[in-house]
Amino acid sequence: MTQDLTISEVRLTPVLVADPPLLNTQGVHQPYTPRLIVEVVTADGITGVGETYGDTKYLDLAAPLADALPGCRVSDVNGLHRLADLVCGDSPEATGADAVDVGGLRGVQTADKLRLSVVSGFEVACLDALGKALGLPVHALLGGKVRDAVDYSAYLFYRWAEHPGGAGESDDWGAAVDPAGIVAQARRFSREYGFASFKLKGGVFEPDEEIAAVRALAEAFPGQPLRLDPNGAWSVETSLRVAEELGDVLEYMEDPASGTERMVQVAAGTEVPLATNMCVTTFAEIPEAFARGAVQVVLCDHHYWGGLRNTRELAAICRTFGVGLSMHSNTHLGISLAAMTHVAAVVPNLDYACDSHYPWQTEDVITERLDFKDGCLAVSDLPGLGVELDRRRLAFLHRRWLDDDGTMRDRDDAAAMRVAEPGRTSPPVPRW
Ligand SMILES: O=C([O-])C(=O)C[C@H](O)[C@@H](O)C(=O)[O-]
Ligand SMILES: [Mg+2]
Repeated sequence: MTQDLTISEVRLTPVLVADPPLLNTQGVHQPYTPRLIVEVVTADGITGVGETYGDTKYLDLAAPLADALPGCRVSDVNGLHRLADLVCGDSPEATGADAVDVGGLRGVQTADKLRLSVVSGFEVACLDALGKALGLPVHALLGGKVRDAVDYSAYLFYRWAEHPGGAGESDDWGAAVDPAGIVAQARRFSREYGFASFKLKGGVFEPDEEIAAVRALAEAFPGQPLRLDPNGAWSVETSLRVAEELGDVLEYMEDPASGTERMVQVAAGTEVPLATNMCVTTFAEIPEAFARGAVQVVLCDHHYWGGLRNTRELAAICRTFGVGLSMHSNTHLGISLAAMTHVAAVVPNLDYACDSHYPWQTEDVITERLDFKDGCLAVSDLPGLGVELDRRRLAFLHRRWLDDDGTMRDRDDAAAMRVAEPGRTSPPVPRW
């Protein structure tokens, strides 16, 4: 039976999702964080879902793309990219090549990067619809899985017990602001999810405190892979000192210093592999970074790289140049986790357990939350992504977005920190 794969409708639903008070070098997560849910509907009535960032600057680019897409086919993903180049233009907030985004966690932000992040949500929705139409899982559309389960790592955060003034939703994780707190958090991740490798989000406290936390993890989990990621908060000298102190226990050090130039200098002085989701987040940034040996591991992220197919292409480039591949994560819901798992399943050289914030997100827009077993997610063989939208939950989280006065609609960890510490300014780079 031939299918009509023409897109007849595109729906964009911004939502606000509960986020715990996780600390990073910029500040603290807001009580709620914005995400955008993308639905594409084919002429045959098949709906595909995707998810991406939901801040205003992303919504500004998503709206014209949603308007232009009806009439295209869900199978024409190359056409989707061409269309985005044509209609998205630059968000008023898209900044020049020297700017760092407001979160300060993503490296240099350009209009190109914003557009690719928007396209990623649409691409995933198209592939979900195409898979459903053909009765094939998304991994089959990407060439077929090379593994049945994808390994994830525990994403440890320094955190407070609750948001300032008790805002937002509460949870029972408690505070983690010292080595004992981080080890307790890691033990719970290991017990409840079976994660066997651990990444600590650093850049929060003085480097010596974070060194002590990683040492405590190494003692609690001997021989298990550990990572530390201060999001570029350290100088070259500090980075080299941390590498010297923790070289025997770190699997890799993630973005110790900010920018390719500093990463080159750090890499020249240590044997500890350097990973990044900050200085290499587009194809244009690869040649210099690889030629100069700035990074030994790239953290792919289909939102950053413009979708699942681009992520696969990134993997091929990394393989060619002998650079390792891991996976980055930002606050996300189950749709993105399903997409991450499909692409991770088809990339032969995914050498490390993937990051995921998912355990920190207790709210979702899918009917059945994805379940980590022994630190892994099983790769779904159901048609499309293998997840189903929960319309009631979607409406609830959208209502929260509608009701918000604008404070939460754009993620700003520094602003959230100022609620706790009025007058606090953004830290200098490098901070230590
Ligand atoms: O460098 C990273 O892995 C990230 O930026 C991931 C997240 O954005 C994390 O830092 C956060 O949400 O605080
Ligand atoms: Mg990182």
